[in-house]
Amino acid sequence: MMTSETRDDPELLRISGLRVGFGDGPDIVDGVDLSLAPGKILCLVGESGSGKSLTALSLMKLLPPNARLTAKRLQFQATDILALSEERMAALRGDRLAMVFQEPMTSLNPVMTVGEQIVEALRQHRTLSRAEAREAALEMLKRVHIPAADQRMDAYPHQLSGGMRQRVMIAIALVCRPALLIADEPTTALDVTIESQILALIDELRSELGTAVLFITHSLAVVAEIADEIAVMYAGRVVERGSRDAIFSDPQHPYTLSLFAAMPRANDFGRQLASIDGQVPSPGDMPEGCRFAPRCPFAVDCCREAYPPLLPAEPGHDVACWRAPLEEAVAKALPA
Ligand SMILES: Nc1ncnc2c1ncn2[C@@H]1O[C@H](COP(=O)(O)OP(=O)(O)OP(=O)(O)O)[C@@H](O)[C@H]1O
Repeated sequence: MMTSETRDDPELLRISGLRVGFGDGPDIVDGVDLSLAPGKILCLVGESGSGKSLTALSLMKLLPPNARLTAKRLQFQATDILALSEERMAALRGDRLAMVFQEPMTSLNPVMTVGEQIVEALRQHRTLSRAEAREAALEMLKRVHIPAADQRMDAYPHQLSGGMRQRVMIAIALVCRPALLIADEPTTALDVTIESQILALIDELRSELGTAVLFITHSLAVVAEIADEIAVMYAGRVVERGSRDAIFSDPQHPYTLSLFAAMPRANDFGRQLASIDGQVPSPGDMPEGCRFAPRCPFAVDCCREAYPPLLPAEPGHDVACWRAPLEEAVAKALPA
């Protein structure tokens, strides 16, 4: 039953207090809060091991069997994902909620033609004749700009390039017109030109079909091309979030600044943070206060004592840093 809260909620996706751990180990995703409006692209960015994929897999309820998933809220449209049975979840996956992964070869069936695989994805959720489904599959293959799509319907995955396989995966994911596409590093295995084409395709399909996208990446260069909204993750938590413009024009968290330093056109703050010493702390050995404090050139005593909550630095731009805004701290740290 819809509550007034869900009926009036303009958000497509609302995650709060998401935690994921394994067995009786520590929480690796440790209290993530995110939201996404219909038709928007939210980029989840952070380095390897920060918990991005586990966040995405939680939404699909595709975590490994020994995983422990809890949340205050895990809501997609009017649906409470946490409360869904596996049967209802299976009906949702590939229909209203779809996902593409980094390496299409592991997701595609090597002994089925790409056309059959799109047809199968469609017929799992829609009652259509074979001929109708084949026609819709062909239309989808054209939509993702596969050249000579009618011939490629009968091709096997190994006969296609990496970029074409990723286009096929996107066709499979979008054939039922999901409200949300989760894309987990879908372009990481591709070269830069093909990556750009796939990003443009995702953006185009989002406009045409109105699909929102949760896009996972470790690259701010990718984020720059595609994001409406950005959430930066570090060691299992969101440390900064806001619109792309807010974060690109005024990044506040030192970890975000260090990510900018890795970009070709780093800003001045970024250059100062280009090589941050140390490692991401491991889940069983998290520091007491801010998780970035041991690597942060701006850390002060309170950073080592208590974890800073995500607070608005300006409307719609939240930062988990005791020292934000950082201009003063950065100015002090810069050589005279
Ligand atoms: N099945 C598992 N059992 C135990 N720990 C796991 C398991 N799967 C993932 N982890 C732990 O969770 C951490 C975070 O994983 P996750 O894949 O979400 O990170 P990520 O930010 O997506 O990084 P990447 O870009 O490498 O995928 C991993 O570094 C690993 O320590």
